[in-house]
Amino acid sequence: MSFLLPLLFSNFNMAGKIPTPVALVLLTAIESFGAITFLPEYAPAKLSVTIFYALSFNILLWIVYNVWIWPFFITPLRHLPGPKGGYPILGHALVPLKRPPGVDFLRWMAEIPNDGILKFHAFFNEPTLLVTNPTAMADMLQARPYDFQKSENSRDLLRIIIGEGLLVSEGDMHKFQRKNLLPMFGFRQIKDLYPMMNIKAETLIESISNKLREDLEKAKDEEQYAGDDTTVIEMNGWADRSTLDMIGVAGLGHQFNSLRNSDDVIAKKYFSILEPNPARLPWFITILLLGKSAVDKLPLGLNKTMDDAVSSLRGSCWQFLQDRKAQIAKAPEEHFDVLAGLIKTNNFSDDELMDQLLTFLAAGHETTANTFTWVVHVLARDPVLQTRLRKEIQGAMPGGVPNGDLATVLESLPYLNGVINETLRMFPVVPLTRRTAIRDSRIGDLHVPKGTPIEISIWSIHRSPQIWGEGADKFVPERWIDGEAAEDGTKLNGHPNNHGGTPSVYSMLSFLAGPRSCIGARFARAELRVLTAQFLLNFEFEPADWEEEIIPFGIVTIKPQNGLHIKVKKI
Ligand code: HEM
Repeated sequence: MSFLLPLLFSNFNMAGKIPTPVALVLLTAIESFGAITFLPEYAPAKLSVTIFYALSFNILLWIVYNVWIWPFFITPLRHLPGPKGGYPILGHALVPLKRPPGVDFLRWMAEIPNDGILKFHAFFNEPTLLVTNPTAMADMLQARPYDFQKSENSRDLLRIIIGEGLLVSEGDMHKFQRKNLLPMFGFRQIKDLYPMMNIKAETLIESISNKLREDLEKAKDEEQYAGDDTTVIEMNGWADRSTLDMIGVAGLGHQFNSLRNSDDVIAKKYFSILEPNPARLPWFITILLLGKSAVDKLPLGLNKTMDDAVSSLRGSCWQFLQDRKAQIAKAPEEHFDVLAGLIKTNNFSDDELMDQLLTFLAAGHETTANTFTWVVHVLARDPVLQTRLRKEIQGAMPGGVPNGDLATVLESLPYLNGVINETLRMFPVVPLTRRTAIRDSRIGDLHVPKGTPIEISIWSIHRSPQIWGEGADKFVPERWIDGEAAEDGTKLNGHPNNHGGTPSVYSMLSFLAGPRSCIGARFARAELRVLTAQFLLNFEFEPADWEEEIIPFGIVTIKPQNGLHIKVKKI
């Protein structure tokens, strides 16, 4: 029988055409028939026992072939350089989960000579690619973006809440959605949103100032006043509420008013689904591993609980959508938010509009909130930089009033843009994303077989000395400023640049690149400028505990593991 094995095993590999169960049954049938016909004296008396032995043997062979033979000796990717070692069955599968994210990838990139692609073994030793240089990245993200898609299981997970929105859709559906959405995120549209963002940033300042005043009064009442007019706040929570309010108004035309502690129904239902909960995490992970349809078949009470929660959220969104449509029909010229723009195209059904609405909510607030939190973290620990940036902003906004149009003023400030870009580089809140080749394709000259998983470690690319030079691990806002440096290295009179001193835009991937890049990048940058400017104009701040180690943590987006506690003082 052994001559049959290569024939069938060529289809057993992960990019095979015949489904594995079909191939296994076929092989078992042929072997059982062969044993009974040609070797009756050796075959067990009962046919069922023969089939059982043959099937067990084939399954074992299938495992050995897929886990040890194919990944190491047969895959066309076997000659690529990669790390040695790894666990027997897990390979290096746990590396992407390490914190800070991408430390091992960064080490491999530095230590293993490569031409832009490394290979490592993931779960069951599955050969997985790691893209390590901007040229290979451009090829994959810009030249052939639709050959490399998010995996079906990760899309299943996202689909639970955001349906077939822009983040999940692929191929022609993605092209259609993106084409319709892009005009709403244009240069002009974002410029017009600055004043609204500024109002929300002022609400943030007012809310923190109120808390500061209350804390000081309470301390005085309790005779615990330290005399320094400071209080400690947890920054990430405040940042989260601010960006939720901003995306609410600008994205959905909806006042969440979370900074003013309103109990908004949509926000409440949305957050209750994502609430960290010991029972839900394994559920989400199982979907990631097996896919939603497989998990739906398991007898789990959580399947129904989650379905009900999502239906309830979508019910509230549907009602909200009907109200918005009625308002827009009455006075179309009065509504400028992204959702209104989409409604006015008449190209989307109610379900599709709800998918996009929930996509903005999911993709558009925690990412910016976490980035702003990292900005505050960096500035809290560098008082000199904090003072320099504050002076720059005070110069451009004396008494809090901009010297001209707010967008133009903030976009031209070298240190403001330098600090934000450098934070996006050193703390990319989406540190890792994955793709799978959905057809035979290539990256550069490398043939990439269908089914190959690919890791894009944004964190490692951003900290690679091969790409960013020797000071890659240092926070240097000046790399984002063109112009002569003074003796102390500062570039106070320079101009912002968007390349950070590297020759390729694919070196900076905080928002990814190409047709699948973040559609909200310009929107997020505007929010970050406004929030940072207002925060610096109104508060001096430092870490609540200088000794505390701040660890980046999170599954999809990263933020400080235990929150960011800072001591603030009103200016
Ligand atoms: C600092 C803030 C932000 C960061 C770092 C960020 C980062 C990213 C990244 C890395 C991706 C690609 C994900 C992948 O394909 O694996 C992405 C996609 C996306 N982002 Fe953002 N994002 C931010 C803010 C926003 C905002 C404010 C919005 C909405 C207004 C938004 C909406 C989206 C959408 C809809 C996509 C999917 C785009 C597509 O596939 O065509 N993001 N973002």
